[in-house]
Amino acid sequence: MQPVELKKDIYWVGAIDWDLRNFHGYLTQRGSSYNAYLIIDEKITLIDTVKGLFADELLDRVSKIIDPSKIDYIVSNHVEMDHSGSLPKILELAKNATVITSPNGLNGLKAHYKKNWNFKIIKSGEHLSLGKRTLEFILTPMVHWPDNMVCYIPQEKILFSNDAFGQHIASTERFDDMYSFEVVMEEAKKYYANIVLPYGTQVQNVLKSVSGLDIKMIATSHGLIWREHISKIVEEYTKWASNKTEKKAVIVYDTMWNSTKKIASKIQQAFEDKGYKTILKNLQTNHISDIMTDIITSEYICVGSPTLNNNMMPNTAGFLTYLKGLAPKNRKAIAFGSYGWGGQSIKQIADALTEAGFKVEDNIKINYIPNREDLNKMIELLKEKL
Ligand SMILES: Cc1cc2nc3c(=O)[nH]c(=O)nc-3n(C[C@H](O)[C@H](O)[C@H](O)COP(=O)(O)O)c2cc1C
Repeated sequence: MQPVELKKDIYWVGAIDWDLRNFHGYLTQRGSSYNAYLIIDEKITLIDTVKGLFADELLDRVSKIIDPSKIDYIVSNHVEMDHSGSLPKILELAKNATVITSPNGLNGLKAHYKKNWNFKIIKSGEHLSLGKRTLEFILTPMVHWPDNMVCYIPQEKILFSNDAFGQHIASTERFDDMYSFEVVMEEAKKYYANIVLPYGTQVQNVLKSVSGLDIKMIATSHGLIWREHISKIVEEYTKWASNKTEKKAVIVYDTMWNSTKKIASKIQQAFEDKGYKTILKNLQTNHISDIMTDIITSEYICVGSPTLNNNMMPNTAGFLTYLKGLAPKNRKAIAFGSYGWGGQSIKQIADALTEAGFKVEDNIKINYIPNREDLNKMIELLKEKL
C-alpha cells in the first residue's frame, strides 16, 4: 500500500496489522493499524512511529517520499510500543533527528529504550514551527498513559490525536467516509470501553482543551482518520466520558449445568417487563472486551456464576477483574447464581462488584436447579426493586 496524502505534503505512512487478534487481552477481530504521519516542510517531521515489527513497512513508505535520514523531528505522542516501537530503527537512519515528547514521555522513552537520543521536551500549549506550518501541543495525561499528548496544525486544521478517537480496524481505506460508518463507530466505542473508560474525567478535560480548535480532520493512531463524522465522534466521546447511562441491563454469566443460565434468562425477563433494553452474555461464548462495549452505556450490570469448589467460576472472576480495572462509574449491579451447598460464589461476586464501585441492588441465590415457582418468585421480587 502506498503512502496516503491527507493534505498537500502531509502523508499517512503507518502500517496495517491484518493479523492482530489479541491486543493485551482485547479481542481485535478486525486487526488494527498503527498510524504514523509524515509532514514535508522546512523541518521534515514524523508524527509517531509504528510497532517495532512493522518498522520496515514504515521506512518503505517514508522512503517513497523522502530519504528517512532527512527527518528533523519525530513527535512521540505516546510511549506505548505500538507507537514508539520503531524509534530505535528510524533513529539509526535519521541520526540528527530530535525526538519531541512530553516530560513523562521522556521518562517513558528512556525506561523503554535506554537511549540518550536528542530529546526536546514540550509543555502543554507550546508551539513548534516546522516552516510553513506550526505544531501546537496539548498534553493529555492519562488518556490513557501519563505521557500522552496530542498535536494540532492550525494551518491545516488537523488534530493528531494519537489513541483518542481510535479504532482497531485493519483496512486499506484511511478515512471514515470510505468505510462503514456503523462499523467505525462500533469499533470506536469498543476502543473507548476497553482502553479509555477509566479516564472519563481526563477525557472531559481534553475535550474542553480541544473544543476551541477548528478541527477538520482527526488523524488517529489506530484505524480510520475522521474527516466526515468529527462532530459525531466528539459527541459520543462527550457522552461516554460523562458516564451517562441508558435504561439498559447487561446480564453476564457462566454456568456448568445451566441453572445459572436459567436464572440469567429470568433476570432478563424482569428487566424487559420493566421496560429495560437487555443484553444476555454467556462468558463461554463472548469475549470480555466485547461485553465491555455493551456495558459502556448500561445502567445495570448483572453478574452470575454457580459455586465451583467454594468459588465463583474462573471466567467470572476474570471478567470481574477486567471490569474493576475499567471501572465504569455510577452503575447498579446484581449478583446471582445457583449453588449446591456452600453457595459462596454469589457473595464473592457481590463483594467484587462493591469493591469495583457498583451499587449492588440484589443477591439472587437458588439451590441447584430452579423450578418455575422459584423463578417466578424471584422475578416478582426483583421487579419490585427496579
Ligand atoms: C465440580 C463441581 C464443584 C462444585 N462445588 C461446589 C461448592 O464448592 N459449593 C457449592 O455450593 N456447590 C458446588 N457445586 C454445585 C453447583 O454449584 C451446583 O450444581 C449448581 O446448581 C450448578 O449451577 P449451574 O447449573 O449454573 O452450573 C459444585 C458442582 C460441581 C460440578
